[in-house]
Amino acid sequence: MEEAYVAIEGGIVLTGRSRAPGTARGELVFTTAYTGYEESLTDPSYAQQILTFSYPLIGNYGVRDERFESSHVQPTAVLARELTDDVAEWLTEAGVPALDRLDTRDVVTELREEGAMKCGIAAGPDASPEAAREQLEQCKGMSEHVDIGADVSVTEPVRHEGGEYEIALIDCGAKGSIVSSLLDRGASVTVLPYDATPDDVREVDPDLLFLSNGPGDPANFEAAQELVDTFVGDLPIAGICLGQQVVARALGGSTEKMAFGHRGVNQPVRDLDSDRVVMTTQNHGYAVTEPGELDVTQINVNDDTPEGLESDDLGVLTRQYHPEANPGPHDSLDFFDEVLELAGTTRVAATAD
Ligand SMILES: NC(=O)CC[C@H](N)C(=O)O
Repeated sequence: MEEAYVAIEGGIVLTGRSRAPGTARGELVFTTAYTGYEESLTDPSYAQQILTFSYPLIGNYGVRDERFESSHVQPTAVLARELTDDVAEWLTEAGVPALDRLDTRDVVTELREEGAMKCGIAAGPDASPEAAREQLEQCKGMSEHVDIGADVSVTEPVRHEGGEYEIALIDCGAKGSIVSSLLDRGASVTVLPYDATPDDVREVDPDLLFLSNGPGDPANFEAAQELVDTFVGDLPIAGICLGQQVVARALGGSTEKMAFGHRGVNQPVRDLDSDRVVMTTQNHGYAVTEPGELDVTQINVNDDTPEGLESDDLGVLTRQYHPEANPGPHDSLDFFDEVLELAGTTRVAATAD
């Protein structure tokens, strides 16, 4: 058995079995999801992070690219109790180091107690504890990745022809199923780079501006914040996860890093108006602390953090969780119907002029 090593901030070095060789570093995070490993491993929100699966067996229904959320594996490395050969081969081909035979419950307990931690990995024939420690020493904090958007965004506009409503989606690391959820409901979507300018948006002439999910600290997405600042009141605005954080910051709100974040597919969210609770899929390490000009309309049942922000006057609608699911329950897909309704208000206003 080829050994592999995980060096974690604070001095711990764990030993496991190498399932895909290489060295890597990143912020150590986890997911408690028991399915959806293909979707999680291709979600750009995990860029610069090492993903630990707390469910013990990962890969038991193979690897199919129709379930991918982007073109490639996004975390820098993968930890599990047991990875199937299918997943190990996929990660080896992708050049993403992976190891298993770890007590991932211990890892997750440690993360919950200590908060998000930096981590270094060494796996495969040349692996050593020193190599893992060296990676750890070079690991930056999440907020120090100031241009992380450039690693995950399109560089040119990409148009998806669909129905009559036109949506400009700012790609801060968008999951593919956000685009398909909008197309399915009769929108055309133009995906724009994370650093798009107001003129780039005007060229699309959209009915709605949509800020996507994405990796890292929302404070590092200044261009996207400026778009919200420029168009608020003139265009309806929607956002998911990092998108909610960026919108809140642009409208006088604030965000901060959480201890270990919300990480799983069974996060309960209460809608304050209907008092209905839905189960949601989440993976974020920052949260909105002050909503600025927006109203908090949904909260996390576990810790009361804002899960939904809205303003009828400004035409703004955002969610901290992932309504597009993938992986995760489909309880909140109706968010996209509301987004399309909001896009429709632009047409009504234009006809009235
Ligand atoms: N899924 C996401 O969009 C994550 C948002 C942000 N990077 C966070 O960790 O809070």
